[in-house]
Amino acid sequence: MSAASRRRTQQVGDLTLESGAVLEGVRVSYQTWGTLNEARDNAVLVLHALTGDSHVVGERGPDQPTAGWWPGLIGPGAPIDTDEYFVVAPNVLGGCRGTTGPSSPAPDGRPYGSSFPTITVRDQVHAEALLADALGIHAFHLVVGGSVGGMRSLEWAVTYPGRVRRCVVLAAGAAATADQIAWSVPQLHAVRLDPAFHGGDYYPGPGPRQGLAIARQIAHATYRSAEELTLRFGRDGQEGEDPLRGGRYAVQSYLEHHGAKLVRRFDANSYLALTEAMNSHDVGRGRGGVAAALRRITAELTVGVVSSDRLFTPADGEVVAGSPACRELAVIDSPYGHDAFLIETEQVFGIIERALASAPVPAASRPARPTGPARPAAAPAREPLLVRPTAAAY
Ligand SMILES: CC(=O)SCCNC(=O)CCNC(=O)[C@H](O)C(C)(C)COP(=O)(O)OP(=O)(O)OC[C@H]1O[C@@H](n2cnc3c(N)ncnc32)[C@H](O)[C@@H]1OP(=O)(O)O
Ligand SMILES: N[C@@H](CCO)C(=O)O
Repeated sequence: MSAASRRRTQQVGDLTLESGAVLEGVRVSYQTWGTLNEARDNAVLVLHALTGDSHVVGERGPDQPTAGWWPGLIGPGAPIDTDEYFVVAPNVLGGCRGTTGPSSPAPDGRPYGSSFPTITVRDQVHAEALLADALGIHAFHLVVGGSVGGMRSLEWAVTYPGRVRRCVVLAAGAAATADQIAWSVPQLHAVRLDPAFHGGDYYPGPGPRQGLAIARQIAHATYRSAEELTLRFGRDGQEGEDPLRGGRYAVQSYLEHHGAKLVRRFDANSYLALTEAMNSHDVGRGRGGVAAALRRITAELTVGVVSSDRLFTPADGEVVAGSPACRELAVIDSPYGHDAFLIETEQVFGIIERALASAPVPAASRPARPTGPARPAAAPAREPLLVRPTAAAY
C-alpha cells in the first residue's frame, strides 16, 4: 500500500541557533510521497522520533532494517492518502541520516565531532521550516509526530501558527520534565565515559559502542511499561542461561539486544545531540510560560497519550490538551508503554485520520475542554500481553 518515495537533500543555508551560534551551510535530507498540488495546500509533515528517520513507510533494504516505523500510514488509499496529500518527512537536525549533524563535515572539511554546537527542538523546527520554504510550502495541512516528533509538531504549531492548519502531538508534553531529563543523564554519561568516546572526536570510529549500547538499554527500559516487562519476562533466565550461575535474565538479554541494535545503526554523537535537544524542549521558554505559548496555537490540535507511558505520561499530554486549540485528547490504550506510539498503529492511524478529516472549528465555538473519544472506537490490542512470544520464539 505504500507509495514510491523520493529521497533528496536540500541546502537550507546558515542557521542561527537559539544559543546564538551559527551552523553554516545546513543540509536537510528528506523523503516525500505524493504530489504537491498547484494551490500548495495539501502538504503533510511527518516528524520522526529520537532515533527514527525519514523512512516512515517503505521497503526494507540494506540501510533500512524495517519497512518503516509507521508501516502502512502513507500511500494510495492509506490513512495519509497520497492520491490527496503530499507528504514530507525530514531527517532531524543533529541526526545521522543525511541532515547536518555531528558526523557531517564542518566548514574545515572534517567531521564536527566535539565542535558540533548544542541544538534545541526549536532549532530543529527552524531547519524544517527552512526546508518547507525551499519546497514552496507555506502552510501544512497537517503536522504530526510522536515522542520527540510530537515535541517538534507542537513547537511547529506554537512557533508558526500561520503555517500549521492541523497538528497531532502523540506521546509528548509541552516541556521536557525533570523526570525525563533525569533518565537521560546516565545515558549521556554512559556515552561520554566510554574510553572510545575521545571527547567526541572519534571519527572514523569505532566510537563509544559500549556506552551507546548502555544508554539505549536505559532508554529502552523507559520506553516499555513495568507491567509489560514483568508479564513478558518475569524473573526468567535467558534461554539456556542461569542468572544464579553467571547467566543473564531474559529481560537483560532483551535490553542488550536493543542496545546492540542501536549501535549498528546510530552515531553516538548524534545520540547525545538529540538527547540534549529533547531535554531543551519547552514551548513556554521566552514566551511567558507554557500556558501562554499554548494559547498561540491556531491549528486544530489533537493530542494522543499512551495509557501506560511512564516516560511521557498521560498527565504530560493533558497539559498540551489544555490549549484552547485542542479538539481531541485521545488515549491510546496499550500495555506497551511509550513505544505504543510505534506499536499500536491501528489506534495511532485512527487518531491521524480523525485529525485529517476534521473541519476547522471557529475558535469561538470550541469547547472549553477538549472533547472527542477518550478511547478510540476501534482499538483492539495487538495481541494479549500474556501470550506474546518471548525470546525463544523470535
Ligand atoms: C520513530 C522511531 O523510533 S523509528 C526507529 C524505530 N524504533 C526503534 O528501532 C526503536 C527500537 N525498537 C523498539 O523500540 C521496538 O522494537 C519497536 C517499538 C520498534 C517494536 O516493538 P515490539 O514489536 O514490541 O518489539 P520488541 O520490543 O518485542 O523487540 C523485538 C526484538 O527483541 C528481541 N528479543 C525479544 N526478547 C528477547 C530476549 N529475551 N533476548 C534477546 N532479544 C530479545 C526479538 O528477537 C526482536 O528482535 P529484532 O527486533 O531484532 O527482530
Ligand atoms: N523508539 C523510539 C523511542 C523514542 O521515542 C526512538 O528510538 O526514537
